[in-house]
Amino acid sequence: MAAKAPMGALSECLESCSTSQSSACKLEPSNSLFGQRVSIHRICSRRRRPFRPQTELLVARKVTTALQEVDTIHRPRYNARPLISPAGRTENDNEVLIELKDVHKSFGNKKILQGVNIKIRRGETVGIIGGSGTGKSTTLRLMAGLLAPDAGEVQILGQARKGLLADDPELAERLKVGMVFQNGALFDSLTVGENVGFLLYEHTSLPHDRIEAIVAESLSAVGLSGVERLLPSELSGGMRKRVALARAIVRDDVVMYDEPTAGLDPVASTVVEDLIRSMHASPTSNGAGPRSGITSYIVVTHQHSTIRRAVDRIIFLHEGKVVWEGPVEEFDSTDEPIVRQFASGSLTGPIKYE
Ligand SMILES: Nc1ncnc2c1ncn2[C@@H]1O[C@H](COP(=O)(O)OP(=O)(O)OP(=O)(O)O)[C@@H](O)[C@H]1O
Repeated sequence: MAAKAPMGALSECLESCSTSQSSACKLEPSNSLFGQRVSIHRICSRRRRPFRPQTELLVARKVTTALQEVDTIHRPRYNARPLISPAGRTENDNEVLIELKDVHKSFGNKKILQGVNIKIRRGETVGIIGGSGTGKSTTLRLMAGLLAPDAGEVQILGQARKGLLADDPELAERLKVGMVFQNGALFDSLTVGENVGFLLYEHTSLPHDRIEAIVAESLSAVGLSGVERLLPSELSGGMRKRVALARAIVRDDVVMYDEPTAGLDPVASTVVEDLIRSMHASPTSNGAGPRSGITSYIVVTHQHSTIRRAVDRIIFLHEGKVVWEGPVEEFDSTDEPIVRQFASGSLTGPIKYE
């Protein structure tokens, strides 16, 4: 991990970025906070509009969330070889894309994951469910490479990842994994169009009109044509989530959704669930996604509608382990007591709440 730059350097960077758009930033580019700061400055410069130093990226919590998302991202997938052939068949149907092997993870004295084994295959749509605090988001972050396991192994395309995704750029390049956070993690100082095209502005030399066309295509795919110039603060919660989806489809192969429908009303939830489904280029759907880019996705959710509408396979976590996994259709018929209690919402059973 890059060492954090001292706070004095931050003020200096902000000063230089806000007073002169052409000034070169002296900060360590490997430092993600400053890297991000400079990135936004650069995007504003490229877009020839004023950079606003009061950006909410300065709010620490938001910076962390936003950077976690961006840290999973290295290069856009444009011009990359599509994973799904036009005929809808992959070269390696059933290939394991991500595997957790006997993964353990603790925070302080708290043991969260205690020997988790999960395989995500090409083409799969998987839901991770379980009680509150059982480690679902932690599992997602381990798979996305935002966390490293204490013990056990995370394999990407059969190869052990070294630590975080950012520590293993070669693997990150082979399989592009992105994350859509519950709050969308949008940059409030950038327009919707700049948010969606963030990685293309930042990591490619694609001409502006090409990026704008890609952004328009992605926004149209999530039913949000024409909102490019709005700021995220001008959107509803459901629209913000859809913008986050539009950003994910710009370049990722595998997308992790952390509670994508939390806080949405039932109709807005259905819209997002169906969008998640429609973004997926499943091997049998004849490459149905808008770009046929997202080959697999994983959703952490508490919502029954999301489980039933957006995924095909469920993994149930309880007390740090996978206690049940199977197709959605078997969720209602399994006699696994933990799943039964969860599905019925009963207070009696193996799941205990403090
Ligand atoms: N970075 C962290 N530092 C310390 N504790 C953490 C950290 N991340 C998660 N935890 C703790 O680990 C436990 C599991 O968290 P996690 O968010 O993975 O659970 P979850 O199953 O997704 O929960 P929920 O359904 O409530 O969102 C929680 O007790 C949480 O407080």
